[in-house]
Amino acid sequence: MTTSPKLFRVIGGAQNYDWGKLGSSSAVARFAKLNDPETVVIDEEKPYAELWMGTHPSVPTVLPDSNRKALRELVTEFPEETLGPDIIAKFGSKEGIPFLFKVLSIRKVLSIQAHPDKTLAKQLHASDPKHYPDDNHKPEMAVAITDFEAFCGFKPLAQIDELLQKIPEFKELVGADVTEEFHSGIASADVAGKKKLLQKVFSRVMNSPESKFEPLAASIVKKTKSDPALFGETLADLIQRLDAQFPNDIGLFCGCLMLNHCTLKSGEAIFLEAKDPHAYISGDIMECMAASDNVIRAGFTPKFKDVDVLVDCLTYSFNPVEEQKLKPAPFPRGSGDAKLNLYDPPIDEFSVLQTAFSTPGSEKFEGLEGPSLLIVTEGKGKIKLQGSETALDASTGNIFFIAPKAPVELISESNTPFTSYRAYCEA
Ligand SMILES: NNC(=O)[C@@H](O)[C@H](O)[C@H](O)COP(=O)(O)O
Ligand SMILES: [Zn+2]
Repeated sequence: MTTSPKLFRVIGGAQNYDWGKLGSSSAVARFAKLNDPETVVIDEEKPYAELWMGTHPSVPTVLPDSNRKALRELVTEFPEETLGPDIIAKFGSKEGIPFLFKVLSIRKVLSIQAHPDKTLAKQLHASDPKHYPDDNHKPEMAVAITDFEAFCGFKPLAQIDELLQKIPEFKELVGADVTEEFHSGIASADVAGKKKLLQKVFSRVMNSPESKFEPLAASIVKKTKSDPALFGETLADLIQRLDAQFPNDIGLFCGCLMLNHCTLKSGEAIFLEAKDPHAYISGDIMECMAASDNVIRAGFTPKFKDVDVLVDCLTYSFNPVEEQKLKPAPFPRGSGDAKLNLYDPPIDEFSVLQTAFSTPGSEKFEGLEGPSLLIVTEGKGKIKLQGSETALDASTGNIFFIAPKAPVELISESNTPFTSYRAYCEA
């Protein structure tokens, strides 16, 4: 290859984490099979959790050519054409696309987790490369494809205080001393003081031994059945559902009793800064993040838990759920017949554009100032470089790389929905 084409199909890679939906019930499995029918065989017993699209070395995205060349290799070979000089200058790298784009299909709750900022990521990668595979931060955004549930950020402190006051098992785990200090302190302390008090409560929970929290968790689960009103119906149901997945787990305390439980309808989004505690619970989403796989876990998981690092690093901000949501915005650089929703968080590495057709027609986009990866999640249509004769089939599961400054056109040829998501990065 003497240069890199401006628009071409790629094949993403799947991760079979235990929490993924099983077999063809997983959008990840369906998309992977549709995009690579010759090689992908769906195992109906297997969980298909994540479909990765990007140049992160842990799960290569490849070209559908004979030797399945990695997209990372092509980018490294032709950085000017695939990333563009501005992106190379801005991120100081000629080796990879600054974002990682994923489809997640969630059957069971993911780990209670947070992701490091750049400083912490460098330290963790240097000291523990096995658990922290790169040195990058990992702010992320989730856009709901189906109804979606997640824990995101700490509950407002008055809500945590109320639960501490009325659930004796929670109070016992935290200790009467810290419970009292939290109760009397949150009214008057300044924000820094409030965060310190929240960290004390969280630290007591996270550092409690299994021998202490397991019986208390079991007692709480029983109480959600004997006295659901004490928790409220939604919380009582959530505790029972997650206990069924991870019996008597510490996540029942640090997740259910301390983190915001947010539900998103299709098209709604949340954005998580580095060091914000979260855990996705159910549904199918598009997820975009800075190109990293650094996850600091502490509950609802069989994977490596780094409790001390998590307790130390969190932001301890405490905002209501509504403030965690990211509203879609119009996208002025497209014109035509589709509905455009731009999800644009305050992060340099990525934005995500949803293009939704419900009638025949076309949508023309100006070239963007950086690389894009686009996946079709519903229906079928065509994609082409504006002015070109050849239009490529764009069906559910198909993934495309779009080079910087390449003006593309999406074409819908029917009245059935044709939806795609395009992650991109601009200097
Ligand atoms: N919030 N979502 C993410 O960060 C995903 O991109 C990660 O890949 C998931 O956290 C992986 O979850 P587990 O570590 O298997 O529990
Ligand atoms: Zn995460």
